Amino acid sequence: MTHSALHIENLSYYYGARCALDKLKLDISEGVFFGLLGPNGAGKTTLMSLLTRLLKPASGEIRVFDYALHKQASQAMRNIGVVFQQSTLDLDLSVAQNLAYHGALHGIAPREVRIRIKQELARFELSDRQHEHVRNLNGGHRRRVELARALLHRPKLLLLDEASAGLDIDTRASLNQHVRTLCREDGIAALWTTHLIEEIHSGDQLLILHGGRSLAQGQTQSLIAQHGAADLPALFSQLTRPAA
Ligand SMILES: Nc1ncnc2c1ncn2[C@@H]1O[C@H](COP(=O)(O)OP(=O)(O)OP(=O)(O)O)[C@@H](O)[C@H]1O
Repeated sequence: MTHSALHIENLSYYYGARCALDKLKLDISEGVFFGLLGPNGAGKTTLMSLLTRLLKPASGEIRVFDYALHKQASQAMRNIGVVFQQSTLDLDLSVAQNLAYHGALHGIAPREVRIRIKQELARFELSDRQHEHVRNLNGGHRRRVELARALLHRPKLLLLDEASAGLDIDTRASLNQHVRTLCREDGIAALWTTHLIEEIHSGDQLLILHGGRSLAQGQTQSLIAQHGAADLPALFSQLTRPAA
């Protein structure tokens, strides 16, 4: 039986009078790579802020592995790993120190932290960089360190807010592939937000967000067929085109 990793029901948020998210619904099961595609201003970062409790919903419900995010915060948050849009690594600390700091914040014993750092860095082919200052790493490697850090407390739901922003095309594809492997091999559910159509594959679960509203949701290939579009770029422009 597959479990629900993330359940969102009628989630709304306003900045003053401006509606940034309008009654959003979304479901992600464990092991699923879920793409959230939206142009600038669609509401992606607002959603991430609500999911990480930086913002409080105006209305609606968020459940993480069936824990209510706002009523059972510590149980829910324990299951979440986050890679924010902007890097939050300390450039003057080594790779291992950045990870160790995260482990300590989560209350993991130092010995166990050392074991997990070794495992995560091996997984992301960064073992030989662990003592280097993050400042010396290129953009792709820094993002991999952030991914390794997000996984250190063994979350089962990974939230990635435009995690590939600023990377070149090959590095972006490789990061995207790393996350897909985590879903497939470790049963992790991932919410991957992006404005880049090429990061979504035809078999992915997809939500197209525009102006705070869900315009379409389902398996990418089925959505393309349902709307009679030639491909995802055509579907996206069909749905987001301003009314004449
Ligand atoms: N602090 C704020 N105050 C007022 N309006 C805001 C604030 N933050 C975001 N907004 C507005 O809310 C809407 C959603 O913004 P949000 O940043 O969530 O979109 P996004 O999809 O993440 O965009 P981007 O890809 O540019 O980061 C936009 O219209 C934006 O202008």
